[in-house]
Amino acid sequence: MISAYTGTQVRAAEEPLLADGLGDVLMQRAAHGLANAVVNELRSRGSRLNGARVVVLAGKGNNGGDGLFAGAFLAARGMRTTAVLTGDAAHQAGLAALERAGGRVQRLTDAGLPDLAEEAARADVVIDAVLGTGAKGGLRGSAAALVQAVTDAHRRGFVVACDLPSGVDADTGEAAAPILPADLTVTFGGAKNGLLADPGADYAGRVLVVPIGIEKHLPEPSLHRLEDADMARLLPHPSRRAQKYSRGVLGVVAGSEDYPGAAVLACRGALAAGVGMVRYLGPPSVADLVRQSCPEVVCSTGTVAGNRVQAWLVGSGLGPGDHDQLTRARDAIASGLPVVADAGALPALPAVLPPHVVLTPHAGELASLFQRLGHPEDREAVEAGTLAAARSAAERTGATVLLKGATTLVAAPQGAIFSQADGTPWLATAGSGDVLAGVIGALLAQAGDDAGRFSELGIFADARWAAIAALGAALHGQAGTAASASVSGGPITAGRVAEALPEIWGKVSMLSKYGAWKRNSRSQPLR
Ligand SMILES: NC(=O)C1=CN([C@@H]2O[C@H](COP(=O)(O)OP(=O)(O)OC[C@H]3O[C@@H](n4cnc5c(N)ncnc54)[C@H](OP(=O)(O)O)[C@@H]3O)[C@@H](O)[C@H]2O)[C@@H](O)CC1
Ligand SMILES: [K+]
Repeated sequence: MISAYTGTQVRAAEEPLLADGLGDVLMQRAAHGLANAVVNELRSRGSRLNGARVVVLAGKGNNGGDGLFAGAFLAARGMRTTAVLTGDAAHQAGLAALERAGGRVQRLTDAGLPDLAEEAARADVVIDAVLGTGAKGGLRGSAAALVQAVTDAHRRGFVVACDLPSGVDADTGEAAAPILPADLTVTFGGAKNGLLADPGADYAGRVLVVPIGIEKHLPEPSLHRLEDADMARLLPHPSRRAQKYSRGVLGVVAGSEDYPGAAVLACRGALAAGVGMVRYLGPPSVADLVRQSCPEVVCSTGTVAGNRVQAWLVGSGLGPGDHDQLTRARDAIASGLPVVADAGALPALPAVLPPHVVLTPHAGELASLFQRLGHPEDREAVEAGTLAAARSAAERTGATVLLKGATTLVAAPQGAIFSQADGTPWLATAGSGDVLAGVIGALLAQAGDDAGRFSELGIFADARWAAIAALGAALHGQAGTAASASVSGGPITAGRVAEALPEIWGKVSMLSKYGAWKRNSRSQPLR
């Protein structure tokens, strides 16, 4: 499991070591990790180290200090290193080290800005060490102008962000333009929340966590990401004596005369995700289509009360006029069973819900939900602060909230947050959300009552609904990525995502067989 922290949490973890006079040691470890990452990146791109051109954009705080010491390491390895000091001051020891190692130092002035931007654009590596966890707001003044110019330029090299891309808020992932998009972010002690939530994640590139010795002082993480090894431990497996009812039955209330396909795709997602049986409830014409497309599904036009299931999926493909279906959706919520509530069900549900109801809005649907709750937010505001939006929606509704996006966030009402980024942009296609709802519904039906499986991973009580939704998002994302890979990275349809899912399930499950979950992934690049 990948853990992420707020800037404040990481800074608090540094405190005991700073009190012991180890501040310089921490900075050396950070700088060394940063320099090593640059060397590895150059090597992996087949570039020469000796003579490689490095530009360090260095702010006046400790983030700039990390950058200057890293620059010193790189200069000592024969790289042509220039530090551009963006503030009115610089970390003195870092500056001295860089100069001793043969690095050049340039102070940023308005007059010199075009030449420095040009030099950065021509460099093999640009290190962004302007702002770190001590930043208040985004870049300002000439530092902002320089970063804008380097962002706009046609760059020949790659960008490595020191701790986080300057302008990204470590705690929230909010992004204050201009921000230089990084190919790689090397972050110290633990991942920062802002690197694993959009829009911050848009600028972070790959994320590498470098341990610096503060790890044992870190508190409970404020955000989690499931890795394959965690997925392997959470995925349910039928026992030898299993029968279809014991494996979990999912009831599906989806699809309408206008959107019959949503019912089919939701059922296909559920069938691909290991459920013992799917019972479909809906209008006769939609039920006919489901029967034809998925003969495994048991279809009826009955009521929620008349069907015995372990979980419900409601809402995919429902419109405001689908009264019978919306009544079934509300009855499913009232049943007290776990429910995944998607799309058309979202506007029709009670304002206050239990944690075992998983809402699956995209940003626009979440904005509408906020409006209904009397806290108007527009779609842009949700997209600008996805972490805060997901958390606030979970707190206000009491439900578990999965906010779909390039990074999918799942917030539990009592505070746990999961972030998954396993997908491909090709997943932004009609019907993809219906398949996701089916997958999550299937997992709720199979694993909802198995709290022990989650507590083994340190996920307690009501946070398990969020973990199940995150598991569904991870499976769905990986299936989409695999489906696209099978057509050489080309486009995919939602149906292909469901088809690719069982193989992903099988591959991930193999890890549990071989005990691969024991491996420590702390120093591996995060996905
Ligand atoms: N603690 C440690 O030992 C370790 C810390 N480490 C590293 O330190 C980083 C945190 O360092 P930090 O606390 O010095 O803050 P940092 O992010 O460099 O920036 C603050 C400086 O910038 C200024 N400033 C603020 N906002 C601004 C803005 N919008 N635009 C322009 N300027 C702005 C602000 O000045 P002020 O405005 O307060 O006068 C202040 O001088 C952390 O991310 C990690 O990289 C590692 O080496 C491990 C050991
Ligand atoms: K930075």
